[in-house]
Amino acid sequence: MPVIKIGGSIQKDERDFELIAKRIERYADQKGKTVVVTSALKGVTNGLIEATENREKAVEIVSEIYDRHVKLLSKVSEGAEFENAFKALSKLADELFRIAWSIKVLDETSMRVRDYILSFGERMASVTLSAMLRARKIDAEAYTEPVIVTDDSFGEANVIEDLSAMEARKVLDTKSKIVVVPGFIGKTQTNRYTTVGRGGSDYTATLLAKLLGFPEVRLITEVPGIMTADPRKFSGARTISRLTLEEAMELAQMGAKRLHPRTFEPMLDRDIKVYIEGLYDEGFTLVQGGCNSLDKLKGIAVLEDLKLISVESTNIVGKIGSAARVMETAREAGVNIISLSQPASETTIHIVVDSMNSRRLTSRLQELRDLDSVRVEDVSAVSVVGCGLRNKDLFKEVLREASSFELASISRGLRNVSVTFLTSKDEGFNLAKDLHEVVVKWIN
Ligand SMILES: Nc1ncnc2c1ncn2[C@@H]1O[C@H](COP(=O)(O)OP(=O)(O)O)[C@@H](O)[C@H]1O
Ligand SMILES: N[C@@H](CC(=O)OP(=O)(O)O)C(=O)O
Repeated sequence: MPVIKIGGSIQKDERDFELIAKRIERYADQKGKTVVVTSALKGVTNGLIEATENREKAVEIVSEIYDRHVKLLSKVSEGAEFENAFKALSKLADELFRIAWSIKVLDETSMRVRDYILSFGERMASVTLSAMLRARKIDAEAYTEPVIVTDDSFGEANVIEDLSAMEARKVLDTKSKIVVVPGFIGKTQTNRYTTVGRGGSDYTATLLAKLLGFPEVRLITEVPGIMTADPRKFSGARTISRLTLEEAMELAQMGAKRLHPRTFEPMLDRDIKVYIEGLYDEGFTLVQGGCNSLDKLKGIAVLEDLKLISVESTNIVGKIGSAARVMETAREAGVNIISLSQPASETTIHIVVDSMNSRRLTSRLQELRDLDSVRVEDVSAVSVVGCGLRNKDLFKEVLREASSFELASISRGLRNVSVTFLTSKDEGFNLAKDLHEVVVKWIN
């Protein structure tokens, strides 16, 4: 029994829906249940975020989003299927319009309201997608409420697995063979809508497979699998045919294919196969199992828009708690540390954070006593991923290539299947290009 996830990138128009229907039919279980997890239509989540930020235009924006769903619905369904889905969409839209008006009038939102607004993207998509399937005489129905339970960390909520397992099982009680459920969103124990973070539908799909005991997940998207690099930026990028679980986790963590960083976590203690496959091209990546001697290099990933903050002082040398003080400052500022290091001389503590939040942290660090200086530089992190990095010769080859660039640091990732180089923002792309060539030479 499969979980099939339909990405937002492939939900643009009726031509996409035609292909999606065929793909769902291809994989749907003939006897048992098939769960289809849907993302919001392409661009809808971004549109809803804009509504929460540009509140003066909130009503206009949600009205465009509603019209887009109705227009698509009218192209992919007719008769009773259209009527029923239209009613369901309009009911959701009424609720959405009311909130849009409120935030416009109050000119205020909170993360909780933001998540509530974002939930409509996936909920409306569930209605539209299942109506399209029913119009093709496929036995499907929509589930418009969240199927997972989370805490109340709005914007990046944490899943509560045992409660989610109970909630997810309700999906199996539906009458139809195929049930279309919203990805990305959850609800708290007091029934407030939450979201699990951008790209979260991939995570919903693998999590449901774990919670429901389904052995297979198909993440259907616009690219033919996870590729050696982002194909939009690297013209020589190729599809990776197989990734081990640790390789996939490292790539997801670094943002490859804009996967949610937790996408592969549910596979850790379960035997689940995950396929990432293209809707338009037949290519795919299979994620399964661990490293073996055939696994060499698989891909690169680049994180841009980072700041390297170097805290320098002779006063921190040999003082227990110096690093803790820096970390504590980051915690107080609510800033996530992406990477950290300190030379054995202990004279500097380097931390890497997202550019967006860096000012909040640097100003607090500058207020700390005893520090000589707090330097800030624009950097990129370029990672190479592959089990082959455990092999000395391959690792040396990667290091040799990287050594022609000025590197601020080198660090190893999960079970040594990745290596990350920190370099200046200006050098990032060239370093990535050169390392990508090494990867393509060794990919099998
Ligand atoms: N290593 C990679 N392999 C494939 N795609 C990648 C990679 N890195 C970045 N991407 C980008 O991810 C995009 C697909 O992600 P996304 O738009 O979130 O898909 P979906 O909406 O189907 O989940 C592609 O358009 C591609 O540009
Ligand atoms: N719609 C959400 C969740 C998601 O997973 O979307 P997509 O499948 O398009 O990456 C987002 O844009 O973040």
